[in-house]
Amino acid sequence: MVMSSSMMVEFLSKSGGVAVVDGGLATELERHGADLNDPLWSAKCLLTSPELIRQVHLDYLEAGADIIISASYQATIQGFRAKGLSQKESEALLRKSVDIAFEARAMYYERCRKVSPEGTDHSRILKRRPILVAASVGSYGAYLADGSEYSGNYGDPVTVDFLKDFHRRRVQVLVESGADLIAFETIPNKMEAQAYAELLDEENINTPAWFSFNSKDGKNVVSGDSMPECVSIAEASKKVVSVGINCTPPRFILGLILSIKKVASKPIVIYPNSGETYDPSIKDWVQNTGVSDEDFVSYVANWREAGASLFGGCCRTTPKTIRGIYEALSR
Ligand code: MET
Ligand SMILES: [Zn+2]
Repeated sequence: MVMSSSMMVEFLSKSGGVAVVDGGLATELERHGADLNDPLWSAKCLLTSPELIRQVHLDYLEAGADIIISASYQATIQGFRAKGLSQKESEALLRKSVDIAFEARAMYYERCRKVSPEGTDHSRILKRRPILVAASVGSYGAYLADGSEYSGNYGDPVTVDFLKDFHRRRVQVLVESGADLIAFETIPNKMEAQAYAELLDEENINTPAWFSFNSKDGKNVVSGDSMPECVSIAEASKKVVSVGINCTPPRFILGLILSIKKVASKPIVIYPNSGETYDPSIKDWVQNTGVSDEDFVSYVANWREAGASLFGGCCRTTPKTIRGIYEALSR
């Protein structure tokens, strides 16, 4: 796909101005029994259960997702090397995350070809349409796996140059894998957004990207950096085709869309988490702290009205959430 700042605008115009993003990948793998208690988190499944990753991608496509995000969120060359894998093996695993998503898309198209023209058997959406594969890039904090992905606090020695070097080869490999889009997700601070923007320019990357930030107060990004300032970095980059919010409780989304709207003209992507609280001390989600799928889905019309264009879910959302979003948008 040719890089153009209007790539996402064109994609959206073919689908009535809105698109559906997938839901939580890691937490869905977990719900299917994968043990992600590991510094590699979901990237561990690239080694242990690639078929399960493919199945979850397929489940999201059949729930109505137009964009699926690869299992590379916490896949880093540094993380694989720490496990004793070679540079070559590490790069192959990054490519594999995108290849698995490509396989799921091909299987999905094949299923669509085999069904009736109405394209649905009620339990599954089987409607042939353009599907994008986004290669996920999680933050340096996600690699550290020490909670800094939700504090955005990397300490003094970490600079923009350090972050660029940390992500450089990984981003190159994901671009070479042929993904349609690079999803820079759960960006916790301004410095990392700046590093991504500079990296895209320095490496002459022609794959379009989206920048998605997370917030825990509904106002700023998790580090406390100003949301409008972070969003402005994405807005100013020619390589960035969409900007928004992920892995943030649904109750904060409306206010954040309105604040993004003030500084961004690019399509806004939002994929909140279920609203549940994660307790790092027990490494688990606290029960009954989130919103129901019905409530989540009931917000979608308001988010759309406020100006968002791409809608999905992050941690602890499921194919059921995505099917609800698909239906809410079709109405
Ligand atoms: N795309 C990633 C996933 O769903 C985002 C994780 S946010 C901590 O696994
Ligand atoms: Zn998440």
